[in-house]
Amino acid sequence: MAQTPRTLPSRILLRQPDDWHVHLRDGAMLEAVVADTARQFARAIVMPNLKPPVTTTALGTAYRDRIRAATPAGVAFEPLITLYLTDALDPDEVRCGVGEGVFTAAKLYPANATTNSAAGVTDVANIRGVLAVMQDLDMPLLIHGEVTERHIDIFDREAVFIERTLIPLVRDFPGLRIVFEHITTAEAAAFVAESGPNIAATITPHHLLLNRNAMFDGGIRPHAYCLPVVKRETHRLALVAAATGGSGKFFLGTDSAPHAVEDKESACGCAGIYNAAHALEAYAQVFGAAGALDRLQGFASDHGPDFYKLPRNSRQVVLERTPQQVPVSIHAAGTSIVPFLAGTTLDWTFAGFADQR
Ligand SMILES: NC(=O)N[C@@H](CC(=O)O)C(=O)O
Ligand SMILES: [Zn+2]
Ligand SMILES: [Zn+2]
Repeated sequence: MAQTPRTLPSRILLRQPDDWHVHLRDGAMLEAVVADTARQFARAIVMPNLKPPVTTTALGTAYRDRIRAATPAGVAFEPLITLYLTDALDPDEVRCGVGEGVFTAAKLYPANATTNSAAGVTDVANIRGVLAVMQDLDMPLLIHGEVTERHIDIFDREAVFIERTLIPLVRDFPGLRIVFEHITTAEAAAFVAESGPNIAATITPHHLLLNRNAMFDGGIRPHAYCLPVVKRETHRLALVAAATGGSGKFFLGTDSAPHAVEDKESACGCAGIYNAAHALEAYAQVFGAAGALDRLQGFASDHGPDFYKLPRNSRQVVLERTPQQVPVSIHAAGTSIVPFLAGTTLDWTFAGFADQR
């Protein structure tokens, strides 16, 4: 049953969460956005779709150093680096990068599925050697799960990917740990729920809060456009049920993906939604509306580290039920970013660490 606003607590304490899917970019954009993620999250799985992509241990090490250098002094934040898979990747690169402690996971982008994925994998058959090594090393595979054929309806590309690619992949590599990233459909939620314990999924705040009407609300709304594209309301409800249902297979991954305003508000606008500045508050909004605030910690802070076989964080953060308005725009990298839920009011405000109050 839905909780009425009156029964919501005035503050909640939560084990500090991690973000298991984020784009921090590079250069001036990295400098502008990393503080937003580092403020709320102890660790983050950082996506490798840079230009050029993170395809070697040396590139991964250098990127990790740049993220650390851009993180505000005194903020404890650990970027977890991921390897960008390509058709040509040498399995030894995986062994080396994991051996040196650089890569936490590897990312499969079907070629041309999304932003900066042109160098991605054209056919899973091309990376079977790499997947076998990952399975041996118990290294998680992170997947942008959409087929790329242009004749397949964009709203169906995730569900078709499950049938055509994911089911055979899971069958061929039964021991491989897989995170189905940023799931958007009832089919994906059901697939993960019904799979073995080595299959999990991240869910974004925007896929929990928006349905596809948001992209066409009185006109075309580029800031509600991301990939996989938001789906119809029945799918949103299935995602809310998965996130708030208490299963350890579903956990927080914001997919915060900053793009300069001029790249979004364009005749061919980029895919990606920037939610890092208010991510935890946005998730709290969802869990509050579902009467499931008692399950927010599992989703945000426990299930992710358990799946990745990393320790849970020990510090606690505080969310206060104080309304806050999301800015209409954030200055960044000599331009601006329009954040998720720009100009709207959230019920919750992130209020820092419990031990600093
Ligand atoms: N989600 C998005 O719409 N965009 C991401 C890429 C991705 O996660 O697919 C980006 O890098 O901008
Ligand atoms: Zn993606
Ligand atoms: Zn992403």
